[in-house]
Amino acid sequence: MNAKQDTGKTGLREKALAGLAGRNLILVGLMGAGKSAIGKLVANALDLPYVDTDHEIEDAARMTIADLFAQYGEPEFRALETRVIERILSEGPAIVSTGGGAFINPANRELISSSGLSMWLKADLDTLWDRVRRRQTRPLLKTENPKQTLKDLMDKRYPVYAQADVTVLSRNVRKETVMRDVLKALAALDGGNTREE
Ligand SMILES: Nc1ncnc2c1ncn2[C@@H]1O[C@H](COP(=O)(O)OP(=O)(O)OP(=O)(O)O)[C@@H](O)[C@H]1O
Ligand SMILES: O=C(O)C1=C[C@@H](O)[C@@H](O)[C@H](O)C1
Ligand SMILES: [Mg+2]
Repeated sequence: MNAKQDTGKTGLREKALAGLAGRNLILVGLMGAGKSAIGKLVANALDLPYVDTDHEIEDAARMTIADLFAQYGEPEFRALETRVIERILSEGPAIVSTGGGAFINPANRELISSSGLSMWLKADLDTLWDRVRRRQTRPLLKTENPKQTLKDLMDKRYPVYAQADVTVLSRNVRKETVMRDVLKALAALDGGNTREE
């Protein structure tokens, strides 16, 4: 059963769209939180475009994020990230998954809060680690002890992610379940009725 069939019968999709009220939905959170994976499912369920800032940055720079960090450094990457976020949000409404560091920059938070609803996908350390440990694509985790680095990033960033408009737990359950939790959180913004008929 695909996501659209799964939500269509219950009216959850309509309620979620009403809660979103034509705004961009911007997913924030740490590497491995599921911003890309869940973002795609939410976009599919709501029939909205899906955009990934990391992907757009790689398109604009014509190189991978790992190469961008290696050749130009993180400050150049962050400058490009802000430009890309500004453009994407102006072209919405869309479901936008951001890179893990995007919401940490106050200028990006300002852009995000002025043009959409921010949602923190929050996960615990073991869940995140389990999801990112096998891939080598994240330059910030190329350290001697990447799990400790992830923990340090959590300690620094969680108080900032907590400023997002809405928080949804990216639990260790099926992605479709987390997607539905996102839809329910959106639906709750529209009068608080998340009961599924
Ligand atoms: N609820 C889930 N259950 C199982 N696997 C998941 C879940 N959410 C995400 N994943 C998997 O975890 C991995 C990391 O997820 P994803 O790439 O979506 O994270 P991200 O938040 O976009 O990270 P980054 O900031 O690095 O882009 C992917 O392989 C994805 O399929
Ligand atoms: O957490 C971060 O700062 C990052 C996360 C990734 O999504 C990429 O945006 C990049 O690797 C930096
Ligand atoms: Mg991602």
